[in-house]
Amino acid sequence: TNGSAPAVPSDQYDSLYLSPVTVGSSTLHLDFDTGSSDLWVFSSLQAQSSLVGHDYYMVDPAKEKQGYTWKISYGDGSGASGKVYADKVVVGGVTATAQAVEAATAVSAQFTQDVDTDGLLGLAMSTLNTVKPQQQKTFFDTVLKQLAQPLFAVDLKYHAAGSYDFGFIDKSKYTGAINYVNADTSKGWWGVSATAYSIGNASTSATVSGILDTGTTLLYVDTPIVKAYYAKVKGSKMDNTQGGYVFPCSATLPDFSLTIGGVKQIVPGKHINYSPTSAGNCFGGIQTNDGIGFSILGDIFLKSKYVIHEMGSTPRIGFAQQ
Ligand SMILES: CSC[C@H](NC(=O)[C@H](Cc1ccccc1)OC(=O)N1CCC(N)CC1)C(=O)N[C@@H](CC1CCCCC1)[C@@H](O)Cn1ccccc1=O
Repeated sequence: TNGSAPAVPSDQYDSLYLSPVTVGSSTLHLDFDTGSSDLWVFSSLQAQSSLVGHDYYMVDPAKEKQGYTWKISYGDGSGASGKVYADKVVVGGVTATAQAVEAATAVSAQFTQDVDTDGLLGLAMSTLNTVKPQQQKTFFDTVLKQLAQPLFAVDLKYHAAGSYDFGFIDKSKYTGAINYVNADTSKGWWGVSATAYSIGNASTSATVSGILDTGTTLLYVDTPIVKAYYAKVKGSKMDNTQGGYVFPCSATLPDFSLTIGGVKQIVPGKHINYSPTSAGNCFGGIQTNDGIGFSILGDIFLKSKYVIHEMGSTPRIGFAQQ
């Protein structure tokens, strides 16, 4: 089988993308996250006050995996925890009959106040799953054998609805050739490395290793690269109150590219203006990975590409131009 689910921006800045998923008998809007491996949802186990504005999973005690718990915390400090159920999960017509559904008993404030997100669907390797006493499979791992091809493709768009395709490559969603590289899955993520970057039409050799991450809004790379980029943006500065590089909203932003598998993967300058700030300037889509230890190729990087994540005998990542 195969199937496709829409990926709808949660706000006008593409802060995150939400996809409809049927969990048990409810349809929830989940953030598909290739940077983590838990499928967790807002649930009837939470206090009613934290459910306001959310769709949530009505737990069925008969489906509980007795004694199983989960607890996750993310790079931005948000987190959630709860109990585990085995239930039907359907994404774009692809059905997992007994998927581990992690029902929240508690979620951090960021999730309660962000009333669009009803949970996350992790698409990294199942080795990062947080369920105890026994790690559980991601949705992708659960359905892998029934998929026509062992892959999912990510088609996030700039200020528009895109999609996640499972089990097939949709030729209508890209132009030109697909450029494949081996994925480094040794740390549980979809790892890639670049051999150069370019700012405008000036190329510089450098090793940039990082992970593809649909759950991260921006593009985080090494500080020297970030400095070199904003040196080309008149009026840009590091603004600690805003938490990153900002610039005049009227600035012209150069294109940025990373060379992966010998092919320049270009991020149009327009995509690097993430959003206006409360201080009247604009917040950059490229920011420093200080403190993270690797680069994170988030939505700012992904939204100009069609990216195939193939879990064959050798995991591979395919890049094509949208
Ligand atoms: C550089 S890890 C920071 C990253 N979280 C972000 O990117 C959030 C996403 C967001 C946007 C809008 C509302 C709420 C949350 O957005 C910002 O942080 N933004 C956007 C808004 C800007 N003003 C400031 C910068 C992050 O933890 N991702 C994880 C998944 C997230 C968790 C929060 C909810 C959405 C999904 C995850 O894949 C990151 N991961 C990746 C590898 C290992 C561990 C790990 O945990």
